[in-house]
Amino acid sequence: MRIEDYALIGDMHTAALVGRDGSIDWLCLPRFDSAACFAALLDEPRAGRWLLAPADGQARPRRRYRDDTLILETTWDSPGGCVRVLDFMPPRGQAPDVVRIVEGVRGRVELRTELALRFDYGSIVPWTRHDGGRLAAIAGPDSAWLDAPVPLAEENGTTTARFAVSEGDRLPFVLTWHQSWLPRPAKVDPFDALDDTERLWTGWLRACAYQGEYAQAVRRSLLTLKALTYGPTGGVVAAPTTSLPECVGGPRNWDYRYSWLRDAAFTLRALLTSGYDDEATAWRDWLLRAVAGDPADLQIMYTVDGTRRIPEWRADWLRGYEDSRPVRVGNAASDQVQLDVYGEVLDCLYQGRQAGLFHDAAAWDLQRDLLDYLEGHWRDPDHGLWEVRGPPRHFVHSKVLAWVAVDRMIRTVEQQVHTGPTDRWKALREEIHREVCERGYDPERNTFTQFYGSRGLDAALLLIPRLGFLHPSDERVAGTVEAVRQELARDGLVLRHRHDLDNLDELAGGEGTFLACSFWLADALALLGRGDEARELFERLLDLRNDVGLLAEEYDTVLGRQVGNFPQAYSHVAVVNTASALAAVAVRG
Ligand SMILES: OC[C@H]1O[C@H](O[C@H]2O[C@H](CO)[C@@H](O)[C@H](O)[C@H]2O)[C@H](O)[C@@H](O)[C@@H]1O
Repeated sequence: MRIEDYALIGDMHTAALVGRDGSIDWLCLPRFDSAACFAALLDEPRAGRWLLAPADGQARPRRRYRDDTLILETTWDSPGGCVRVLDFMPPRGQAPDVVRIVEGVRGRVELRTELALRFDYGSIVPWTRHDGGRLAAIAGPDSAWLDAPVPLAEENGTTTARFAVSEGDRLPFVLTWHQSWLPRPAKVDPFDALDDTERLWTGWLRACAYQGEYAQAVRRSLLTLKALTYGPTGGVVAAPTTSLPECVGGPRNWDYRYSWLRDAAFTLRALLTSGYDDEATAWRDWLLRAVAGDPADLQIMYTVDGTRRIPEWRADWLRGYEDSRPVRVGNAASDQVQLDVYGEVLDCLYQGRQAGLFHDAAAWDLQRDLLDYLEGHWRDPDHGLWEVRGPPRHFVHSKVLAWVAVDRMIRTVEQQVHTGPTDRWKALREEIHREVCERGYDPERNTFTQFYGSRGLDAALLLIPRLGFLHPSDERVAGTVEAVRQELARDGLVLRHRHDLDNLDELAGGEGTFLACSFWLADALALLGRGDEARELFERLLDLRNDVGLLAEEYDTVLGRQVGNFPQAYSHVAVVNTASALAAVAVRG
């Protein structure tokens, strides 16, 4: 199955990927970063999955989400008739549930289901038995309960059934996870759950303030971002998967089921501009809890509940997505120094204030502490926003974001919202600007560079005009945009950087074009007054979305496939932001 053959369902605690073949191949329970009980995505069906599809395997599916929801409808036409399966995760009650409702649309269709629960990332085959009319699968701390409307059989640790549906039939299957030592979970009414799920998503999207062009794409991206938000805390995961490869067959496979300050700040800005103040406030509260304490201990990522320790290890029993090894769990980048996060966080909080939120004094004190720390450390080398696994460098983007951090604090004081030593901060802002323009800019090539003295470029430099570091009319901006296009574009889309220059890291192989960076090129073109080119690129990027509007992190222009973790918040944030930028260009004329 290609990565773009999957669709997402979720309950804002966790999420599952459903393949075009009707197989749920990825699901971590009970939380985004818990162990997977379906890990076929990263191996074979033996690593756990739940198939529910026409038995003949020949029918071709059509898929869509029901209106503005995360209820997936997959419809199969076969010679004998037509059948539809609704897949969704209802709002979390006592326990997580996956509901699959089979609807006979026309004629008579035979279906089969195969449920292979494999706890702990495919490594544990549970003890399965029938208990009170339900199937119970138990191993260690995990139990899963299946309510099925048809007789079930057991074959080598897999629960199977074959059955037929006729027009008008509605057969619901409900899988519920529970901690194994608790009394068995209450049964869920699948049809009430369907109504609740529909109400949840449509109600949420009703508050969307975005009115511009490309509204359908924006709405689907906002829904995806909401689905990547952990409801109880407001933490946002970068993606619900681990180890979908940046290059098929390669080693650049990372675990994204955590909350990066940077990615979450991007997400929150998109939600804020779309009118979602509650989500912004919830994330702000998550942020304050997560970063509380000594600013020197600030991490670049946390778990969705704010836990700091995210040790990285390899699940070597999994063969990896299309043999892309290793499969990593946890993320060693959590220990890296990435100075841009100070700017991301302070800019995000500034945008919140502009929207009339986040005015309390305690949070301002914390921001001043963060800036004090940055004042003493912005000259340090770091690993940069791309989390390069090599020696620290003076990444230009990190320094630009240090400038952003100081700038947003000065603006806040100038707007008389809070107080602070603006004379000192203005001198600091000036000093950072001067150093970046002297050491991070190559006058011969008329471009900013990836790090001081580097030969390579960095697509993140496309953000310079949008961040306000230089005016779009500055010739260094146009020069950098042109250089990025010359050196990093592949078939019109943009790589983050080139691994083959400057020995950035020691990992083998390259990666696909980075979708967020490609959207940033469209943003930069729009700011440079090249609206037609920006629009053309944006529409091309929208065409890369799969049949249900989802984007991974990257796109391999040679294979013509999405690559990297899926769906990726960065990419969906970019859909929202670039649509808004183009709408602004249209308004300005
Ligand atoms: O390319 C190497 C790094 O890739 C991952 O980082 C990327 O994903 C992060 C989450 O979306 C994002 O914040 C970062 O900007 C991206 O470069 C991975 O998490 C790293 O461990 C890895 O070194």
